[in-house]
Amino acid sequence: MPDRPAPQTIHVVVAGVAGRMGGMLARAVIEHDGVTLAGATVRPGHDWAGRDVGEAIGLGRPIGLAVSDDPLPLFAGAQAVLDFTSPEAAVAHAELAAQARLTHVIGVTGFEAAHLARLRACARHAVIVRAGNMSLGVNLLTAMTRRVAAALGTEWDVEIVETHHRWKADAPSGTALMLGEAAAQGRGATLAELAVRGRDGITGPRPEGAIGFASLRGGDVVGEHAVTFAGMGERVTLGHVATDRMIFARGAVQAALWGQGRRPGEYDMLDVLGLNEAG
Ligand SMILES: NC(=O)C1=CN([C@@H]2O[C@H](COP(=O)(O)OP(=O)(O)OC[C@H]3O[C@@H](n4cnc5c(N)ncnc54)[C@H](OP(=O)(O)O)[C@@H]3O)[C@@H](O)[C@H]2O)C=CC1
Ligand SMILES: O=C(O)C1=N[C@H](C(=O)O)C[C@H](O)C1
Repeated sequence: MPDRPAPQTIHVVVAGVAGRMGGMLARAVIEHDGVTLAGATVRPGHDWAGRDVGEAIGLGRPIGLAVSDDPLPLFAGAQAVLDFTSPEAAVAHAELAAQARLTHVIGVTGFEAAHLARLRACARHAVIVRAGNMSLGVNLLTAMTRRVAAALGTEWDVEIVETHHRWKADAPSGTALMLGEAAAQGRGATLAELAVRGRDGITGPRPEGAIGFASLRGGDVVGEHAVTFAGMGERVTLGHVATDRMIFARGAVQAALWGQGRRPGEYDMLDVLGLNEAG
C-alpha cells in the first residue's frame, strides 16, 4: 500500500525521447489514463529541441508540447520521470529527481558499481523503480527462474542466452543479469559469486553451480531470453520473446503510477507487480 494518497492524474516527463524507447514511452503516456505527458527531453543541443513532441516522435499530429534539452524545470513540475537513456544520464537525472522528490523509473541497463552507489544515495530522498526489463512476461519469468533454481539444485547447470538488435550497447543484457540474479537467489547465493560471463579458448570443465551467459547480437531483434537448466539426461528451458517495445513502455507507466505516495527507496518491477513475495 502507498504511504500517502496518490494524485488522480500524474505529470510525467520522458527523458531521452529521441531514443528507440523514448518515443514508445511518450506514446504510452499519451495513451494511458491517469498520466499526462508534462515534458520530454533530449540531450543538450539535440536537433529535436524546440520541436513539437507529437511531430518529433511520428505521432502524425502536434500535441502542443515542445521537446526540451533542459530537464530541471520539467522535473520541478512533475511527479514522475521515465528514463531509458544511458547510465551516466540516468545518474544525473536521479540527482535532479531526488531534489524534486519525484518517482524515477529507470529502465537503463549497463550500470557499473559506481553508478549504482550514486543511485542508492538518491533513493534516500525519492522513489526509484529500476529494472532491466519492465515487461510483465519477463518479470514472471524472473519469479519462475528463482523457484525452478531453488527446486532443482546445483547439479542442474544454469545457462542464460540472450539475443538483441545490432545497436545494443551492453552485454549481457540487463534482463539476462536479472534472470541470473534470480537463479542465484534461488540457490541462496549472489550472482557475483556464480556468474561466468563469456567463454573462449581452453576453458576447462564447467564449475558446479556456475551461472553462464551468452549474448547474440543482430538485425532488429527486440529481445529474447532463455534460461536453460541442464541436468543429466534432461533439460528444462524457460524463455521470453519480446516482439514490441510497447510492453516495456507500458510497464514503465505502471511503475510511475505505483511509485506515487511510496516511501523513498529502491524498488523493482517485481515490487510493482507484486511478484516478490510469490518468488
Ligand atoms: N528495462 C527495460 O524494460 C528496457 C530497457 N532498455 C534499456 O534502455 C536503454 C535505452 O535503450 P534504447 O532506447 O534502445 O537506446 P537509444 O540509444 O535508442 O536511446 C537512448 C536515448 O537517450 C538519449 N540520451 C542520452 N543522454 C541523454 C541526456 N542526458 N538527456 C536526454 N537524452 C539523453 C540518447 O541520445 P543520443 O542518441 O543523443 O545520445 C538516445 O536518444 C538501454 O540501456 C536499454 O538496455 C531498453 C528496452 C527495455
Ligand atoms: O536494449 C534493449 O533493446 C533492451 N534492453 C533491456 C535489457 O538489457 O535486457 C531489455 C530488453 O531486452 C531490450
